[in-house]
Amino acid sequence: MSLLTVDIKEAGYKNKEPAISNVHFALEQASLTGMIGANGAGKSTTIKAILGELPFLEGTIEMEEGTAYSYIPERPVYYDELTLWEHFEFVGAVEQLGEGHLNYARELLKKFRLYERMHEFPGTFSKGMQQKGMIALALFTGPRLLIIDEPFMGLDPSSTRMLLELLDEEKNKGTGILMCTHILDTAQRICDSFIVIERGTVKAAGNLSEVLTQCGAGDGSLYSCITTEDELND
Ligand SMILES: Nc1ncnc2c1ncn2[C@@H]1O[C@H](COP(=O)(O)OP(=O)(O)OP(=O)(O)O)[C@@H](O)[C@H]1O
Repeated sequence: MSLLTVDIKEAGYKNKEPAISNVHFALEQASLTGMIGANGAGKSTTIKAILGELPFLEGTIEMEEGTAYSYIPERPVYYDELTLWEHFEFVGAVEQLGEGHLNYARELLKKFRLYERMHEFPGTFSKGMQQKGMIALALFTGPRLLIIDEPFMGLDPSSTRMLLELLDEEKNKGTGILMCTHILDTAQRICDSFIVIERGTVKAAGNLSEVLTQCGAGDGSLYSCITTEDELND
């Protein structure tokens, strides 16, 4: 059985008004899948469906039994009344994580240059710092499935490199990663497989050459797989 099996017939924000339809794919362990598509194509909605956050879903989302997952949202979300480190302590207490996880959290914070600031409130951080805090929070729990919505937004070059290294480390640990991104050159370089979403459904799926063939992208670039809403309407 796959780590995650997504079989969505229809799903959306209002009953019987689907924002996405016929989205079927599976995610394996130790793999990185890039979900790409134009603004409004349905990527975040697909993630919300997986997380069980949509009011309307016809279909099934199956996770391998006992799969611990983490989600890194597109926009950082923190509790106003907790310092960054208190977030780790809180999640650690709720998830009953041992000291090893908190030590890994400290290591991640050092890597992201947040260690000196960890007793401050994340609301006072820059956007990139908030994003890095979210990444560290998602990783320190030791997820087997990682779902990430646009992780590179706001990260400086060294943090971007750090994140790429961490994604690689996660994959080597066996984590299955589903990542939405518009940074297609990076996606093309690091992802094992791709799901191209267009107008709420899967336009192409598979490894790079399969997806490029399915999209008719003769130039070998994922950019040619993405058609914007304006272009579709022309
Ligand atoms: N909270 C919401 N309520 C109603 N409709 C929504 C909501 N969020 C998104 N939608 C609609 O669902 C469709 C898909 O949007 P979605 O956010 O999934 O796109 P996306 O591919 O993630 O785009 P982007 O690249 O801009 O993040 C759009 O038509 C959008 O207007």
